[in-house]
Amino acid sequence: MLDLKFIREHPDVVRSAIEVKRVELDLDELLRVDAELVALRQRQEALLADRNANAKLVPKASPDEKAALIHKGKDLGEQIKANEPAIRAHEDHLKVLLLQVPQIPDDRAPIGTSDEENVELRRHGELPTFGFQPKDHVQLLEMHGWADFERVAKVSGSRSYLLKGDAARLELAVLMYALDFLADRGFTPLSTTALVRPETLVATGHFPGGEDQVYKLEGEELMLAGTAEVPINSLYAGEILSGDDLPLTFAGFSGAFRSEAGSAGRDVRGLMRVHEFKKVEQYVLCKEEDAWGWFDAMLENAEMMLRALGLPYRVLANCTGDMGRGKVYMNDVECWVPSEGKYRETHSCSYLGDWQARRTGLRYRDADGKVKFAHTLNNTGLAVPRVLVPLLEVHQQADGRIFVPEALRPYLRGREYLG
Ligand SMILES: Nc1ncnc2c1ncn2[C@@H]1O[C@H](COS(=O)(=O)NC(=O)[C@@H](N)CO)[C@@H](O)[C@H]1O
Repeated sequence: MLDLKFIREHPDVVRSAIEVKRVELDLDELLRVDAELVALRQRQEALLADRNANAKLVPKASPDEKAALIHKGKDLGEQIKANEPAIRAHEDHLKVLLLQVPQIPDDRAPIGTSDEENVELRRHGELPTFGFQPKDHVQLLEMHGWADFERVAKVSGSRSYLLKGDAARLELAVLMYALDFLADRGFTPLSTTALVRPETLVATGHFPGGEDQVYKLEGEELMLAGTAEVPINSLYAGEILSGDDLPLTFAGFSGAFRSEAGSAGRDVRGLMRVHEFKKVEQYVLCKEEDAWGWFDAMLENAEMMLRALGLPYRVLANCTGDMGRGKVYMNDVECWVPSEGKYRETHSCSYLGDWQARRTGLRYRDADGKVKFAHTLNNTGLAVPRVLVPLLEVHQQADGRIFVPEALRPYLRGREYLG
């Protein structure tokens, strides 16, 4: 959500954001509803003032004047009452429209319509060369008996997965590594829910617009979040925090559920794109002046973890058409997947300004007592099973064993190889 005052004073800036982010919104309709609501409220205030002034005259009035004043007071009261439905309807309509207004993208964001126009910023890590025919991650899992896609499909349908033995341990090792790595950098570890109320999805900006991505429980006011960003972002909803309590930084572990509506046919094999996965999420709630520093810190956290895991990666600046409605700026991190011969997304680092905080009611009182909206940011820590795809493929040996990066060995009883 943007400040209505900003929208009124900078309609062209907002119009441009609507255009470059390809958002369906008629800003003129919003401005019209807003202007009508201002006029309705002004008329209502005038009527209320008249009624109050009129009421003050009654006690001092002569008997015959009194009757006329009381009649006038009743008439004013009826006019006031008659205006209320229109005022409420305009307020509701304006709220719906305001929730659709996109955040203004940073000047550094490339202008573009789809992920093809994301701009590579940097790469890191030599691409692996194999003295043997490398296998893809599904072949590696199956040769070790580490997965059972057929059986789990009987249980859970398509885009499901199950890991066995060392692969199950590897998944948990990656999550624990991410949680410890971030905790060592001051992020508070959280093990949190995925079951959330709908308003938490409006608060992050997933709704309106992303309803088809989210599983809803039949007959319940609960849904399954696709990322721990959702529950974490609403933990302090509606509160006014002390500036001294900021920044709040969380490493949030949770299950993550996604319908993947619209992804038919993409990544249907293996671990890349599943309905239920697990992720350690980086989330920061801070003051405006600290926000860009946290964006850089969270991106660096992801890069340092990938370097420790020995995964070649690249960082992209997401274009305006790919970053989503609420973002000021966004960088994806993609890891090299040998079997595909290309980099695939494993992280998304986003800065949302106060756009989420306005929707969520996240405010703080700063040093001079002024109440301000917080700024929020998030980035993937490590998400499994997707990051296991590059991890297994890049570290596979000729005999199919998987080399275990130093960073993960403490979580795998010191093992140097799996399989
Ligand atoms: N369907 C899926 N299956 C497996 N992994 C997924 C799926 N969807 C997303 N992920 C993983 O989760 C990461 C973050 O997802 S995201 O939508 O891009 N971004 C977020 O959720 C943000 N909260 C930052 O984590 C992705 O980069 C990817 O590694």
